[in-house]
Amino acid sequence: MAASAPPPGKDKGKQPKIDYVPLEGVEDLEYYEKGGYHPVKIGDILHEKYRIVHKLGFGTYGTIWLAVDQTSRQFVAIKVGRAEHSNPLEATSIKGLQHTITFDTSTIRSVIPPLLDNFDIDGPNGKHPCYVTTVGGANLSLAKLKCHQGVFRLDVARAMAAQLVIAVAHVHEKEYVHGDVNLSNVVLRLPFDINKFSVDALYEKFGKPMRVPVVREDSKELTPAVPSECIESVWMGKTSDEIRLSDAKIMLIDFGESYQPSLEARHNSMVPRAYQPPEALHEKDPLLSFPSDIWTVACSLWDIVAWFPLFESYFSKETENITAEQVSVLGKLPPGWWSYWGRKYEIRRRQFDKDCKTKHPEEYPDMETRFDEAAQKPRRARGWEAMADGEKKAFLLMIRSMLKYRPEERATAKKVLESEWMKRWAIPEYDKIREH
Ligand SMILES: Nc1ncnc2c1ncn2[C@@H]1O[C@H](COP(=O)(O)OP(=O)(O)OP(=O)(O)O)[C@@H](O)[C@H]1O
Repeated sequence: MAASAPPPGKDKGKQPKIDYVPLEGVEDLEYYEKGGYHPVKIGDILHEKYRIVHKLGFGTYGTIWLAVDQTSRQFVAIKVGRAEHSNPLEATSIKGLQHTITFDTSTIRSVIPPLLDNFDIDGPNGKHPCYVTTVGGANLSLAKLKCHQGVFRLDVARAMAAQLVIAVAHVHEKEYVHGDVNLSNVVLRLPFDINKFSVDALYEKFGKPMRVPVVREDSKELTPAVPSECIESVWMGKTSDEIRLSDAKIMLIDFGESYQPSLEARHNSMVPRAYQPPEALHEKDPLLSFPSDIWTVACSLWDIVAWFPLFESYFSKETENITAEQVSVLGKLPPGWWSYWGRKYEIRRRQFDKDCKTKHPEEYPDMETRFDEAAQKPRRARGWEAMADGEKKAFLLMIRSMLKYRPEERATAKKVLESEWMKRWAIPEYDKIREH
């Protein structure tokens, strides 16, 4: 299962680990092993009809390729999963999300890319599940990272936030939990019709695949498990500074961690530590569900509106520091967690008094200070619109309703859609660009 995927090199039993000359900006070569990635090459034909023409990205569970469907002459995105540890239900999840009663069908098709095809391929590393979907542009995390203090214009952020919550409300209505909502899993829709391009014209506009040779540290010949060259991902996106409202259409991708709480008990949160809900940090055997998604959606909405994350910490991998971030923003933890955290970690005594007041507000600021620093200042510095007081109040109120410590107290995605900020600011902005 995706949720228990070990890092590369850790699941091979007796196979000796091979060291490669490190490469920047491409997938981890150690994943090319039995049970790992498939060594895809430019020009490969998958499933007798998809010709690989470029690379779109990579992640822990697969590599993602731009391909031409030779039958329809359309461009498609293909995720070629790891042979083991890919979620075998990823295709089932996406299929289960295709129909909607509550939401407008074209809106759902726009915010969740439909599954166009799925099949398995066999290779030197095993059998790989492949999913074919719509081609998107940059993921929002990268779009921000490419700018200094990357933020989106306010109208762009509002429209994107509305789409993300609509997508999640639909996923939850279908009784799925996405399980990995963060800005790397939100991509821009392409602001042009890619099918108007020939492959050569596409190469001319966005560059041919950049090939980086793979070399073993011991200079021995490569095994068939690994490709002879890695491909840098194509950049068809825009940086956060460049994105205008008309470009602000997004898709929620990567259902590799998704699950149905009614059919499967999930105990591990696979999102980065700073985005994990408190039940995942404080309970030994938490039962994750829809509210766990809501917590990560709140962190992602913050990232859409602000430059740096809400619970950012230099030591953000540590539970004690993340908890200190959460306490300074949200106040005292529920009693059991509060005393356990205090007993286990010295940071509680160092940073908070017995009434839970921060002793060093410059190190652990409150939510409003964080918002001003992360969302308002970077926009004002660019001469862009920042939130007026009424909007800011409504936005923070919505975020707080999603960040209740107790999962059962968190707002549902549907409730979030009914919040004042969504109704007065975010959805009206999305309506300006929504296709019907
Ligand atoms: N349909 C698509 N169009 C364009 N780019 C895509 C598409 N699907 C995925 N990508 C790119 O590939 C990256 C990895 O995709 P994805 O998140 O599905 O892989 P993963 O292995 O499940 O990743 P993770 O490590 O987050 O679990 C995305 O962040 C995005 O940049």
